[in-house]
Amino acid sequence: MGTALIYDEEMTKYKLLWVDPACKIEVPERLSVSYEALVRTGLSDRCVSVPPREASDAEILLVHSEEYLEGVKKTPHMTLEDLKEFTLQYGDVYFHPNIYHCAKLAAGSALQLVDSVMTGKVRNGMALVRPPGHHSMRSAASGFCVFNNVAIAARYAKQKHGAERVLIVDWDIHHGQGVQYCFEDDPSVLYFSWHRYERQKFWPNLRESDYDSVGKGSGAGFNVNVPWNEVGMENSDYLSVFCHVLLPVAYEFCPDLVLVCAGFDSAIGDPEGEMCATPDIFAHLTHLLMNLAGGKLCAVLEGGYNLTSLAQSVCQTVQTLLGDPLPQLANLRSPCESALESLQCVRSVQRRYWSILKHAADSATTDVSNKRIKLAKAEEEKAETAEDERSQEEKVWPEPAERLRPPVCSASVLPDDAACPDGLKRLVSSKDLGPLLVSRIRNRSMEDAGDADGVATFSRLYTLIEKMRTNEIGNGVALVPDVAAAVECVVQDLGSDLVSRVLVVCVGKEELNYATADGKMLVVQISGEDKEEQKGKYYIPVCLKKGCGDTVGFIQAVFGLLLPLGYEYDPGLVLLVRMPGSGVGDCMWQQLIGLLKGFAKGHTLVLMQTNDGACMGPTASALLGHPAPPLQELLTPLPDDGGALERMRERLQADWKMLQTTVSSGN
Ligand SMILES: NCCCNCCCCCC(O)(O)C(F)(F)F
Ligand SMILES: [Zn+2]
Repeated sequence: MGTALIYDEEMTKYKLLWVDPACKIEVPERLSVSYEALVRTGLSDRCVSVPPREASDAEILLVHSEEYLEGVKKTPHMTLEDLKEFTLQYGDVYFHPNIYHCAKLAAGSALQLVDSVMTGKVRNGMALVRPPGHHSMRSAASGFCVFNNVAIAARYAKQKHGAERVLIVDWDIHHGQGVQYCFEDDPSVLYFSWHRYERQKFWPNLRESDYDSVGKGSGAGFNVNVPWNEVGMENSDYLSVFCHVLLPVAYEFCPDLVLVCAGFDSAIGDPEGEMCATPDIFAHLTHLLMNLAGGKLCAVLEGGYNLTSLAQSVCQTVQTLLGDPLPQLANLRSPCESALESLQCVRSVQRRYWSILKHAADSATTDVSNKRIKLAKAEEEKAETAEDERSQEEKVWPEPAERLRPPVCSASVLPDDAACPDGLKRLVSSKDLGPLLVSRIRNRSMEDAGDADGVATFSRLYTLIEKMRTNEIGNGVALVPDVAAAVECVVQDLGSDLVSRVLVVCVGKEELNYATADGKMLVVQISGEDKEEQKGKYYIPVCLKKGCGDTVGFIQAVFGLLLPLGYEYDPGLVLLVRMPGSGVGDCMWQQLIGLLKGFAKGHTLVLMQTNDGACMGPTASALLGHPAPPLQELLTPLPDDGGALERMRERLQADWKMLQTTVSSGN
C-alpha cells in the first residue's frame, strides 16, 4: 500500500494584508516551497495524489461552535477594515477574504487523508495545508489557525470510521492548546505535545502547557505535555523523549490511528523554535510511529517558518512514509540537563496513569527544579549580556544525506531444502572466502545438521553482509544450523572487517558474551535468564522474569534500553539473533524488526536456527517493510521486571548517556 500526498495551490492564495510583526512569518511560500521540494526530489511522483475537499459545516462543528463558524463565514465579504476589526478579537492570527475557503480545504484535506488511510486505500500519508490548525479553539482562532484540522480529523475518524483510540503526536514547537482543550477529558484521544515553554515565558504563555496538565476527569493521563524550558534542543533530546515517554505510553495506549500535528518549526534554523535538531530527525520520529496502529499514520502540516529547513523536513518525513531507508543520525550527544529535568517531571506525573512508566523515578522534586530555576536565572543574566545576535536564519546545517533504496530490499540465506518466502531474494552465489577464512570457519565447531558444508552457508552470509555494506541489499535473514556459531563467525570473522560497529540484539538465552570490550560489538540480550553478573559496557543482558513472551517487559526493554543504546552506539550493521525457544511472540518480533530498521540505514541481518523456520513468514514480512500488527493491548507489567529494568538503566547511564531520564543528582 502506498503513501497519500494531499496538496492544492489554492491553499497558498491568502496572505497577511496589513502590518503585524507577529504574523508576518506565516507566508504562502511555506506551502509552495514544501511541495516544490517534494516534486524536485521525485518524492511527489511516488505518492498517491489525493485531492483535498472542503470540510462541511457538520464536520467543522465536530469541534467548533456555531457562532464561531457563523462569524468566520462572514469574512469573505468583509472590507479590509472589517477584517482587521474581526481579527482583533483573537491572538496572533490574521484573516483574509480567501482564508475561510482555505481553512475549509485544510480541514477537508485532513479528512481526505483519514478516509484514504482508514479505508486501506493507502497505508499512510501527508497533507500539506494552510492555514494550520492546532491552536484554534471551539470558538476562537489563534496562532495563524482558523479550524483545528487535526482535532476535527480525530473526531471524524471516531465517528465515521469507528476508531476507538486515536493518538495525536504534536511535534510542532508550539503547544497545540486547541487540541488539548478539545480532548482533555476524553480518554479515547491521547494528545502528546512538546513545545518551547521557557517556564511560561514563550507563546502562548499558558500555565496549562506545563507537564502537570495531564487531562481531566476520565481523560486524566491522556494529555502528555513536554515543555522545553530552554532553546537549542538537539536530536538526542527529541529521541530521548520519544524513547522514554511517548513510545512506551503510545504502545500501552495501542491506538487504531496515529495523527501527527507535523509542525517543522522544531527544526534547526526556525526563527520561532530556535532549536538545533536537524531535518533528518523527522525521518526517525516518523519511523518510530510507523509501527503503531498497523502503520495507519496521517501527518498534517502545522508550522515551520525557515523555508529551507521546512522543505528538508517535509521531504525527510514523506520519504520515511514511503519506506525508504533511514539516514544515520550523526553523533548523538547526551540529552541536556534542562531536557532531563522535563523528562523526569513528565515521567513522574504520568507514571500514575501508565503502568509502563510505573517505575519511573520520582519527580524532579521541587528543590531540584528550584535549584535549576536559580541556575537558569543566573545563566540568563550572563546570557543577556553576551546575547549572540546571530539570527536563526544564519544557522547552517548539513544537507540531509541521500537515502538510496537498495536494488534488493531483502535477501535470504537458506538451506537448500528450505523454501524462500515471497519477496525475498535467495542468495546462492557464494563469494570465494579465501583459504584463511575457510580454515577459520572449518575450525569452528560447525557440527552441521544437514548442511553439507558449513562453509557454503558462511560464504553466503559473507556475501550478504558485503552486499549490505555496498547497499546492494537492504536487509536479510539467514537460517543456519547453529546460530551461536554463526554469530561468532559473523562478528569475529566477517563483521569486523566489513563494518566498524555491530549491534547484536539477541532474543533468547545463549552464551554470547564474547570479548566485547573493544566496542566493535554491542550485545543486548533479552532473555529469561539472569546474567546480571556478566554485564559490561558492551554486553547488556536484560532479564525478563516471565521470559520473552512478556510483551510489556519486552517493550520496556526495547524503549528504555535497546533503542537509546542503539542510537548512541550508531552501528554499521544490526545482527538480530533469535535463539530457539525464546518464546517471543510473532507480533513483538515483527515490531522489533520494524523498530531496528532505524539503525545502520536499515541494514539488519536476522539469524535464526534452521529448526526455527516457523517464524520465517512474519520475519520476511517485517523485513520487507510491512507494518507490524498492533501488539495486544499491553497488560500491566510484572512489578519486578519494571523495577529491575529501571535499576539497570540507572547503573548503565554512566556509560550510556541516552539512557538518562533524570537530572544528575550531582549538578
Ligand atoms: N515571533 C512571532 C510571534 C508569533 N506568535 C504566534 C506563533 C504561532 C505559531 C503557529 C504554529 O506554528 O504553531 C502553527 F503550527 F499553528 F502554525
Ligand atoms: Zn508552531
